[in-house]
Amino acid sequence: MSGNQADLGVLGMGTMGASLALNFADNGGFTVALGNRTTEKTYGVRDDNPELAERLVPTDSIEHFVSTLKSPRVVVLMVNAGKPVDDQMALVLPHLAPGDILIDAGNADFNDTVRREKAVKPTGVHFVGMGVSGGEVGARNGPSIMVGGDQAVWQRLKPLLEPIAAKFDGSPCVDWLGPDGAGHFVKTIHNGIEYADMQMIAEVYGILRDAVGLRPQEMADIFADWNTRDLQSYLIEISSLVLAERDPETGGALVDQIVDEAGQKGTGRWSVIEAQKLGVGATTLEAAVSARGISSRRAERAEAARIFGGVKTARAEFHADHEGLAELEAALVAAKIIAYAQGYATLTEASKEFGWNLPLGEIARIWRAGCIIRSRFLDDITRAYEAGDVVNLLLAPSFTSRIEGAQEALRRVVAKASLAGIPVPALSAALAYFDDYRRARGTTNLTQGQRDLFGAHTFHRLNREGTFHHKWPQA
Ligand SMILES: NC(=O)C1=CN([C@@H]2O[C@H](COP(=O)(O)OP(=O)(O)OC[C@H]3O[C@@H](n4cnc5c(N)ncnc54)[C@H](OP(=O)(O)O)[C@@H]3O)[C@@H](O)[C@H]2O)C=CC1
Ligand SMILES: O=C(CO)[C@H](O)[C@H](O)COP(=O)(O)O
Repeated sequence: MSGNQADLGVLGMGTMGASLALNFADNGGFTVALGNRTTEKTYGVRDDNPELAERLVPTDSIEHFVSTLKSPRVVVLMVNAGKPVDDQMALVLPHLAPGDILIDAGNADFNDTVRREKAVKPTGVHFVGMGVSGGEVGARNGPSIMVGGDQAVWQRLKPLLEPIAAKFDGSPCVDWLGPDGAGHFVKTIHNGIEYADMQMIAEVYGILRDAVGLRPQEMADIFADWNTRDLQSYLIEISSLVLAERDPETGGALVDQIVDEAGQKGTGRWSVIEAQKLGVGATTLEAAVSARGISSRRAERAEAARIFGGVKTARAEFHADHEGLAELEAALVAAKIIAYAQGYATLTEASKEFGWNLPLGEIARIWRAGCIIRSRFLDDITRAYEAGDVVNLLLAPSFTSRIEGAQEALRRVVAKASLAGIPVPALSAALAYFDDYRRARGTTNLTQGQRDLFGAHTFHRLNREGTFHHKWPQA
């Protein structure tokens, strides 16, 4: 191709970048320049997709990449978070001009996004932090896209992004959510919820495996059944698929051959850090991140199991009959509501703290298709926000009745798991949060007394206004 003909360029031809570039070419009908640190990959992406070859422009240097782009240019970065983004920005920015748009479409710590936008502003190039969810298949066929940055730039990006986004009831799952780092912040919380959801599903799997003794295929069937009701979601669906998969090497269930050490690339941790900074108790997200950390200490866990013993199956009172499964299903529904309430509470606080005015109902709508946490349940969240102000999802009328109906099951499941020594950190974090949240008279009056005793930190009284310090007896 001669120069300046590509509608946009994607820099980063890994799993997500290549898929997104193909999506732009296929569903958007755009001509897409392909760039990558390892430049030969760009030709591979074109050669592996002959049906789209006319609209794919492989390039072998940054200069070549930029020279193929129509002006004003649009460059989509899709590389690993952190230094790779800064490195690629440093390479490409000197070749861009005022009015061009540079998008970081990978996962990013929103603090980095805010810093990068500020740093780029004086050049006249528009920097946009944009969260993309849906994994490889979503990026290729239709992801959910969370856009931040300047709202005026969004108007320019809309015609590029709407055709490639997932569609729910015909409307694209992409929107501008707020300025500077808002898009990446929302994606980070999406991932925090994803972690909690996955962990809670894994905990129920642990109960069915270790306390009930079910085989993977039996559990796959249970998850498939749950996927027809309140729990209908992509994560429940893929749990069933993973459990049903056979291992070509051993002929057994593949899941039984997978090492129980979870990886993590940072988004879950960022979500928890931000929730803590904002004073939100996102305890199910925290439990999920911690559980991945503990899972990676496999040798230590084996030693602890040798010393302390494992699951006390004799004390496990779980059953896979109709009643037992209904109880687990209801417990998972209750815990899921609480996890989403925590994620949404974090979004609500961030919106106030950073003055973003996040469209909370709209966020649930654009998560409805394309993304990893897509589920029927998100419709209820959208409706709750459409119905009026929501202080916390647990207080929204449509959710209070659901949690009322399901909390008893969560309580029984957590109690029985605890007695049997089956770890359910996210389920129990959900229950503890619920119980703490619904208790009008808490216990931090004692904490405040302690703080005032040792540090003169003062306290408030129930019976009159003001700030008080007491002369406590010293220990
Ligand atoms: N995989 C997923 O399900 C999802 C991933 N994401 C996010 O998308 C981004 C890309 O992820 P993914 O495609 O999965 O990752 P991959 O590992 O498949 O690809 C990584 C890409 O980053 C490039 N890269 C890595 N380090 C550097 C560096 N130092 N300098 C320049 N380029 C570098 C690689 O280039 P090279 O080929 O030369 O190594 C490659 O193009 C990440 O931010 C990820 O968190 C977001 C949603 C879903
Ligand atoms: O953003 C994603 C999904 O929404 C990515 O798949 C991300 O890598 C998931 O996080 P982790 O690798 O930490 O499990």
